[in-house]
Amino acid sequence: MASLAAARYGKDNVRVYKVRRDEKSQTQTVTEMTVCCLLEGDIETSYTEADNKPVVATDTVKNTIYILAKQNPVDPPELYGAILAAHFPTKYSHIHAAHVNITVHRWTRINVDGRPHPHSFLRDGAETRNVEVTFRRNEGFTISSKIGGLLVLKSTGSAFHGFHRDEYTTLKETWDRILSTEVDAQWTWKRYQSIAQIKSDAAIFDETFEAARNTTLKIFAEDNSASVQATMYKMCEKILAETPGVEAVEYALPNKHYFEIDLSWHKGLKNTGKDAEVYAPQSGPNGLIKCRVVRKLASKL
Ligand SMILES: O=c1[nH]c(=O)c2[nH]c(=O)[nH]c2[nH]1
Repeated sequence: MASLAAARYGKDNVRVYKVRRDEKSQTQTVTEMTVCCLLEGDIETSYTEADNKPVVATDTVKNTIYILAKQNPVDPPELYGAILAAHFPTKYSHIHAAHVNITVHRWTRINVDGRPHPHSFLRDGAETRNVEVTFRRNEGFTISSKIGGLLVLKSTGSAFHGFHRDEYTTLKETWDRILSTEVDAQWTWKRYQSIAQIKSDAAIFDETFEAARNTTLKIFAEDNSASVQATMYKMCEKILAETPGVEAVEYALPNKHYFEIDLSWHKGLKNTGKDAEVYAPQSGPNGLIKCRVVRKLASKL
């Protein structure tokens, strides 16, 4: 006997572009995003009995993504995601929850002769701003915001020594190494109960994204890193301290290794230790270090 344990469905990879034209300043502003929207509810019979009656077609989900982007602001993505997620359980009584994932792609205004151009933009990096919003009827909104794909490297100011050693260990200790990672940082907000509350926090979502990005870059650059673990924990602590509305911060950092190359076989060429200049960047395997940091519960004493 089989039983459906979990089910959700919807449209993924919906690409949306929106332009806002400010007539007064003759300036246009653009947003490009990729949206995934999945629904949950009383949809079991569509799987178990081939009954399509409860199925709001994924094509309808796609149409709704476009229509709500036309009728509402798409910035900040936390607000648009919440409006989209709330739509489905509000409109369809048999849909109880919606899960929305949004990836916002960079379009940064071009400066021409030192002046911001009114309608031209460049893709200055693969970094994205992401949000995940779940709306459940009777439970409200769970929102998390994320920086994805922010590639960084420091050429010194990073060490890794004192780690556990046994008969499986070959790694040498180092007091000076290259540190490079692609930052994936996510922060989860306190639960919201209404769109109105989310609307009133709209500016906070943007400010927090900028602050979290700055904190990540500043600590990455300035920390005399003992390890990826120790450096990322400092980032989490600072974001939690700076943003009262955030309940948890998570980082996932790949350790993108750069190996020294021993060239001493060629005429005694010195290229290791303090003489290392030419390195071999590695595609894989790579370390992957993750953590989730929450606020310490107040002591009961
Ligand atoms: O910062 C690091 N953390 C590790 O856990 C680890 N493991 C390793 O081989 N190199 C590193 N570097």
